[in-house]
Amino acid sequence: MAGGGFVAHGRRKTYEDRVTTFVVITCIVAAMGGLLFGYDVGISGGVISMESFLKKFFPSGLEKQKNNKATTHESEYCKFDSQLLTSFTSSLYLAALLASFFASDVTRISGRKASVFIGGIAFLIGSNLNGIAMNMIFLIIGRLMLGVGVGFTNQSVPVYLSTKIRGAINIGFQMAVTIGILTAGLINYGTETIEDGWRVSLALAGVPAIMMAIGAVLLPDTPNSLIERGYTEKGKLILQRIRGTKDVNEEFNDLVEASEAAKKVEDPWRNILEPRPRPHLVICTLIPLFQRLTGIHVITSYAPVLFKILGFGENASFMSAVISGLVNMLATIVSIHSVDSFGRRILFLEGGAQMILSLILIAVRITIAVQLGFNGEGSYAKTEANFLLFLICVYIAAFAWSWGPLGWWINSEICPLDIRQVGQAINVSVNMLFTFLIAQVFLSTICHIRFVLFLLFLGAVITMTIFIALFLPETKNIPIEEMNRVWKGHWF
Ligand SMILES: OC[C@H]1O[C@](O)(CO)[C@@H](O)[C@@H]1O
Repeated sequence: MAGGGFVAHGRRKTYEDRVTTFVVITCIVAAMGGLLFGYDVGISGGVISMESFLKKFFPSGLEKQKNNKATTHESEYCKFDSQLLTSFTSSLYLAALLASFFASDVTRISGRKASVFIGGIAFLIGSNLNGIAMNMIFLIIGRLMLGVGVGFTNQSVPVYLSTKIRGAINIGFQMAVTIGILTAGLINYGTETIEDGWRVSLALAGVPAIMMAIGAVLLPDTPNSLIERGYTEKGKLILQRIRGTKDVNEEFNDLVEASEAAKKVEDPWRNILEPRPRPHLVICTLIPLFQRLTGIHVITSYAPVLFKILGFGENASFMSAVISGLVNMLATIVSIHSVDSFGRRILFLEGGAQMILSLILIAVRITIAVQLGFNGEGSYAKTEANFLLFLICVYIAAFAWSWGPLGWWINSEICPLDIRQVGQAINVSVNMLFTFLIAQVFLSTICHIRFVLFLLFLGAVITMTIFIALFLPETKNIPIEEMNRVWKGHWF
């Protein structure tokens, strides 16, 4: 999530850089962080809709589902309504939020390497606890540990790459997240038919976790982190090894300068509350809030559950989660290729318009589908199901090339150095807090207000698209040091 780790350093210069072994290992470790996050996002919805899982942890719910095949519309919407099931999903984000506060201190004092290692180990413990879980307490503690992993790795994945490809790398993080979500969908599809397949789904997250922990041991600490902690000579040495050349003076001097500038920032929290950076504060708070209010997370993290609620059959629900996961990943590639040519605003505005249209149609189709399929007797019309899935994919694609990746790093692009870290901390915290809240209330909300939930998301997307049109300046091709000029020319 690019909290800190992927934040651009500020200068658009071209340093000498080669793809060294360090860079490759760094990319792998960074990718593992995103992959694990995405995997944990995508795995829970499938797991909680597996029969063997429900039999063990939520037998009354399973009973309700079986008995209610031929009852009212409401029972369809409510068949997964359980605070326990939602806690299993949402607890991760609460832990991630809390852990990220400690993680920034650990990174500051002991370096990024330590944070990545702690993150990898937390992921490993979490996936093991989940895989062997005997009761819900095990499961929730396991998810909390995974959240600790997310909190630590997301703010500390190191960057050894020069600014010229940093934009693509920023989106690369979200790319890894979507690969993780897709992988989870595929694994759930495979394990759904196996007895206790949920254990396999949950435990498999241990594989990338081990790779991440080993990667953290193999990696040196980042030059920025070393320099910031006073190990200046060592920082230079590492920079030379990373870049594969002795000729790093310019970049090294810039890093030292940036670290000194950062130290001079006495109280970044006070700085951001002053009137001058008010637009930044507004944007850093509202962008992650709006990103959550798109409703994307209920689709990606509850996909098979949602498809079942909408009346899809067992197999079709898991398959639909795979299809929507694939669309999510492919559309993120579109973003990588278009963000620097079309610009940020165009992506935000087009993505917003496409989400608005698809949400209107989704709400309409669901009401029609309810009449067709939820009366308990008729089966869900196949063409209706396919069209609904198509609309959901259109919505996911729109998010994936706009708000998905941009929501994580546009803040660091618009914020000057003295408030960049605080801005990013606000971004990550708001994001995690609202991901937690939405994941926690989703199943009971859809039970009570049904398809109207999608109309709420629609209202939010309309508001945020207007917000972007009015408040966000275009920052494409603007060197970070000239960002103030952009703001001076902007009415806000
Ligand atoms: O791809 C969508 C997914 O990506 C995230 O925004 C994380 O970056 C998740 O919250 C969401 O479920």
